[in-house]
Amino acid sequence: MALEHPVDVRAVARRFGRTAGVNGIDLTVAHGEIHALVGLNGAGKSTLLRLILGMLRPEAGSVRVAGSDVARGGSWSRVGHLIDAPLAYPAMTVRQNLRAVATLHGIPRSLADERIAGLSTEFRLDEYLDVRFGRLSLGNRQRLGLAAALVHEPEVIVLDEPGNALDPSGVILLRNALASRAARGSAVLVSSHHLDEVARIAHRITVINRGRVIGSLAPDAVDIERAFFSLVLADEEASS
Ligand SMILES: Nc1ncnc2c1ncn2[C@@H]1O[C@H](COP(=O)(O)OP(=O)(O)OP(=O)(O)O)[C@@H](O)[C@H]1O
Repeated sequence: MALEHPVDVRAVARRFGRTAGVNGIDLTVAHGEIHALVGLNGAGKSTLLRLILGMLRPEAGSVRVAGSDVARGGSWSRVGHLIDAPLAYPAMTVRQNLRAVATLHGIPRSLADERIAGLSTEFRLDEYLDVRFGRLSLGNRQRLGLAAALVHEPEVIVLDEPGNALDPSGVILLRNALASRAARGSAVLVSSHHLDEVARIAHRITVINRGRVIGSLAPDAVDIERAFFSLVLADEEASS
C-alpha cells in the first residue's frame, strides 16, 4: 500500500455564495516537501489552508492531516501553523508566550526552554525574549508567530503568507527555517504572493484561481511571473 501523504486533500469544497471560497480541490504535501500555493487576492488560498487546519468545515470532500481525518478531530499536536496575525498575549513577554505555547503542547519546561533558546537564535529574537509581545514591531511579532508554530517540532507546517511583515533578513531566516524543517522530513505548505521567493524555496508550486487548482509552476522556470499570469489569464478567459 502506498504511504499516505501527511497532507491529503480530496475534492474539498467550501463555497461562500456562488463563486467565492474553494470548489473541488485535490492537494497533497509529502514528507520533506515544501509545497507553495499562489494565486491572486481572493483566489481561495486562505480558505483552503483553513479547511486543512480544521478552522472551516468542508461542504464536500475530505481532508486528512498527519494521518487523521480533520472532520474527526485531526491530530493537532503534529501540526504547526500560522494564519493571520500570531496568537499571543500582548502583556506577556516573548519568552512567556513561547513557554505558554510549549505548555499547550505538553512539552516539559526544560525541553521547552532549550527549544525556545534555539528558536530565538534562529529567528533573531534573543534580544526581545523579555520584551512584551504588545511592544514588538510587526516583523518581530511575525518572527514570534513562526517560532511558536515550530516549537513542538511539527510533522506538518501550514503557513499563510509567512513572509508578511518580515524584513529582507527575516525572509532569509524564514527560507532557511523552512528548508531545514523540510530536510528533516516535515511537510510544509505555504501560501505566498512573492513568486520569486516561492521559486527559491518551494519544491512544488500550485496555482489557485477562483477556488480551483488551475495548474502548477516549475520553481526553476525562467520567467515565473509570466508563467503565472498566462495560467491565470487563460483561466479567466475560459471562465468569462
Ligand atoms: N468567511 C467568509 N465569508 C464569505 N466569503 C468568504 C469568507 N472567507 C473567504 N471568503 C471569500 O472567498 C474567496 C477566497 O478568499 P481567500 O481569503 O481564501 O482568498 P486568498 O486567496 O487567501 O486571498 P488573499 O491573497 O487576498 O489573502 C474570496 O472571495 C473571499 O471574499
